[in-house]
Amino acid sequence: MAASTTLLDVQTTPWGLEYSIHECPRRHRDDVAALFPGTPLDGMLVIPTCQQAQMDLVQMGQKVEDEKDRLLERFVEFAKVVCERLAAAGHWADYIDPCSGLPMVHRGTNAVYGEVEALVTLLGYKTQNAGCCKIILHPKWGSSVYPASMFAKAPLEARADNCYKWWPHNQQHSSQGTEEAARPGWPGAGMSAFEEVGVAPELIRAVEELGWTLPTPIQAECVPLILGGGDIMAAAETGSGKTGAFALPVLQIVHEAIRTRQRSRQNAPAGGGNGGADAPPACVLNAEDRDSVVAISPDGLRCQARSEQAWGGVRGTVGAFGGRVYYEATVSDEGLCRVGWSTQAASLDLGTDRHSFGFGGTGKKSHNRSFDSYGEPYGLNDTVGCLLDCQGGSIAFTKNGQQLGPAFQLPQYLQGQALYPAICLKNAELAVNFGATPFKHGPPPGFVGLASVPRSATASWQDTPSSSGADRKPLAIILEPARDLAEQTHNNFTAFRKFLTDPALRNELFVGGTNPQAQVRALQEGLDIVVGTPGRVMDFIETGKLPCDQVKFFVLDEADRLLDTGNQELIMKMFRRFPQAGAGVSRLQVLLFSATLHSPEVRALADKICQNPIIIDLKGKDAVPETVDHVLVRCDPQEDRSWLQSNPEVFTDNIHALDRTGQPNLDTRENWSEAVKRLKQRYLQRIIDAFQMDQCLIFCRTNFDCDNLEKFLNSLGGGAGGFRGKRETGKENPYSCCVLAGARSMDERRAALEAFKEGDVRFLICTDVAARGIDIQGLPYVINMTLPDRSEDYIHRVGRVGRADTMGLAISLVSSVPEKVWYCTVKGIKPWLAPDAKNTRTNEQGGHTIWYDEPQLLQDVEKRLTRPIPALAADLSLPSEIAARVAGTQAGSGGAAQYGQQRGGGVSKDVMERVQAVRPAVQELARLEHQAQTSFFQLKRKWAAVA
Ligand SMILES: Nc1ncnc2c1ncn2[C@@H]1O[C@H](COP(=O)(O)OP(=O)(O)OP(=O)(O)O)[C@@H](O)[C@H]1O
Repeated sequence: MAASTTLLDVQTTPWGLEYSIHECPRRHRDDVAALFPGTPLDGMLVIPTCQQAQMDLVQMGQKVEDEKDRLLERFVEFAKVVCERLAAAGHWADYIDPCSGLPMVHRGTNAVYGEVEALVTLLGYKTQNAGCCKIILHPKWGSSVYPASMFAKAPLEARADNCYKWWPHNQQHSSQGTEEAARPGWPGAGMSAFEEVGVAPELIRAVEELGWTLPTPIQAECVPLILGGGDIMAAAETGSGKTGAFALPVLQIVHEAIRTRQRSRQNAPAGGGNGGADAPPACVLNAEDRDSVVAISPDGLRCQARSEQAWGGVRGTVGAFGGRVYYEATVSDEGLCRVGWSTQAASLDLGTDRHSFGFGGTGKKSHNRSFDSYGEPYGLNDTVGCLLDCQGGSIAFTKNGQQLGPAFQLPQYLQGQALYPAICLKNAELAVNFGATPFKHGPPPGFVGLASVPRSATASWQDTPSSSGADRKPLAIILEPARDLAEQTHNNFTAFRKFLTDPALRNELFVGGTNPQAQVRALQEGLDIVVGTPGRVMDFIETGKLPCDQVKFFVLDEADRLLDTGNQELIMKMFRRFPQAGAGVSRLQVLLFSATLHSPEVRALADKICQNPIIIDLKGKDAVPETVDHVLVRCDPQEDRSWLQSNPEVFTDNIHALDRTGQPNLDTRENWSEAVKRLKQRYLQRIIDAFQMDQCLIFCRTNFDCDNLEKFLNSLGGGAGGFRGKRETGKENPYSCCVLAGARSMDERRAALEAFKEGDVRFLICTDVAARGIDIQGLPYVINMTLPDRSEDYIHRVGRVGRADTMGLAISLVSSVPEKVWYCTVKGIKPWLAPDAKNTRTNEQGGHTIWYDEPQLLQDVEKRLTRPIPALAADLSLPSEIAARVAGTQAGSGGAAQYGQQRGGGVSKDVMERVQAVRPAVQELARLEHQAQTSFFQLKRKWAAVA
């Protein structure tokens, strides 16, 4: 057996190459040193690979030579890419030309690498003497094997993570078989940076159409980890591409899953295996219901796990709940294994819970972690028959045709439930026969092969019945804190999935304020991805319309905001409905995204719903991009008396309706509070004029404030009335505006956002409902009419500008006097419509108001930004330090023309950095390609090492 330290057990790429990673064994050090003279061997990793040949490569003849050439080419393509990735990451790497045994990158030695000896030492493979040389015998493929090796010096701790980055395709979620191998993108096709993180070509095509050339840093980090099956908590600055970071891998995995199901349906014989209408679907080992260490052969009838440390399990695609059923498992390579039956609710570790029953090679039966002696041990070449008697409620086994007697009586809670063939292995291999071909020993009288059980007595993992009758049930649920954000994310999914075909994916928006009929219909027709707000999604789940028994992804976007809005209980309730028993590649993956993930509440939630989440914190606490400039305008009604003017009319919030206000010299809090409300609207108008604003998002505290500001801006525009669509030619009115606030209907909000994005209206007045996630490309300005009462909301509000490396300016109006504002603690009442002596009292006095202290809120924001926010000059020009930085733009604009434009002349800093980082690797790739091509012609030596 293997005598070296194995860092990664044998894995299989989707196109069938096996590889593993090892420390350089002591007995090989001299040979390796001779191969790479001058290269220190500290940290040297050896990466042997094997490909299965169609022919026995010991044979002679042109056909064998042709096949060797084909396998050689495939290896070289693979090795080149891996070495290039390692080099790009700053690591030393090389690979051996299997023809000559010579290194391909670091040349200048005549020493030849012995592949055969290496595989014996590293993996314990056996050899055979073929006369002139020793040849390797692969445990599955015998001498139909083509071995070749790579070497690398990469830090060990980078292995688990970087493996996915180096490797051309993460293999956990890939399906087995030839279709995958034929897929364009790898190996062979030109590499792009999205390919490097594992994104499928169809998705790359879609994002390229959107003008995305390289992944953003958060995408580069998250995509491979999600594709690799991990839970993640990710924080990065606003506008950094978080939506793509989860949407792309979720779409890819969901599509792979659905394609696998479709294929397995297509593979099922028409009308069933035996031609009868009631014949069951064909049963194979389920590539989607397995641990990642288990590899399955393309025909789905053989499984292998090469880990010496971990057990790996897999189930069949068909289970039985009626009749007397039989299947056979034959040990085709020695190791540890258990075979038996389990429900879908069982863990893949057979026999360790109440839902599964196993029989192990050591002669023990296992159920619910209890291992008892049964039958006798079995091993290499033995065939175990697994018997399930659904009528009698019992399970038994045979060994090479000999019955071993009853093993288990099915407990009451499992009667009538479908039990699936289940296998669990450690460093072993098994072949299974469900009865589609003749059995080795055959079932005892009264039992039939699983393939012959009528469909009416079987369940299939892909067609669990649903109340809606849909044959496609949601695999991903994405929650957003606001309807508009959900709609935006839903639209992103639609755009990204454009080229994912055969089958096309289906996604639907589930938000309140919309007609549920569309959602009901989508579910009836079959749905893959749900994007929505918690309330509406939960409504559908609770009424049984939205089945969640196949959910693979639970994504909480803006997770901190979801919790703020009181959804914690609801999220937990929803989470508990998702399949929890899934293991391996079918385990539920939980992804938490936000610009701010630091609250204890988010951490506590993650502890409950994530499994060992990987935390990707690209920015830390202050997640505002450098592309945002922050300025303030101090509003002091005692100094600036323009609030006394009656024209143009301003509209305030009625909070001082009963107070004496509007007095120039009355020194009461109420008078100054009302004055500052009026003054802020005057300032708003001046700012709009000074910056000649074409497009700006204006944040207010409440829905009522939005209504009032809308009235004010509309009155400035000549009293044209509210914006009602393109016909109004909103752009001709310098103050044209519309509102995006919670109190408006979904249709109104949608139309407002659309009009603003299209540039049909200049100002979008909104509450914090638009603070998160809303993506308006190239937005130059945000104005805060009042500061939000929590500094992290400031981060999200200003994050609407400065996105995707575009410059943006955030202007905050800050009162120098206390301002009384509505703060309604009772839902549903609207005291501002009828202010009275009672409801205008403060919260402490039993009313619905508070005194807002903006200077204090400003301090909180500045603390969060770790710098003071400078004020605009008296003429509202930019402060000198900001003006100097954006200098060089149009004269007279004070630099303001820069806002809304890409920083650095259109090429983003991230893009430049990544281009610089990959440049040497691309040059090296070209050089290697040239070397590899010429080596095919020059080198004639055989692949096998001479004995
Ligand atoms: N790889 C990329 N290349 C170019 N543009 C990109 C890329 N990824 C995302 N974008 C663009 O960047 C903008 C911001 O993306 P996105 O809305 O996903 O950001 P976010 O991080 O979710 O922001 P927020 O925290 O505000 O929700 C969008 O306009 C999007 O189209």
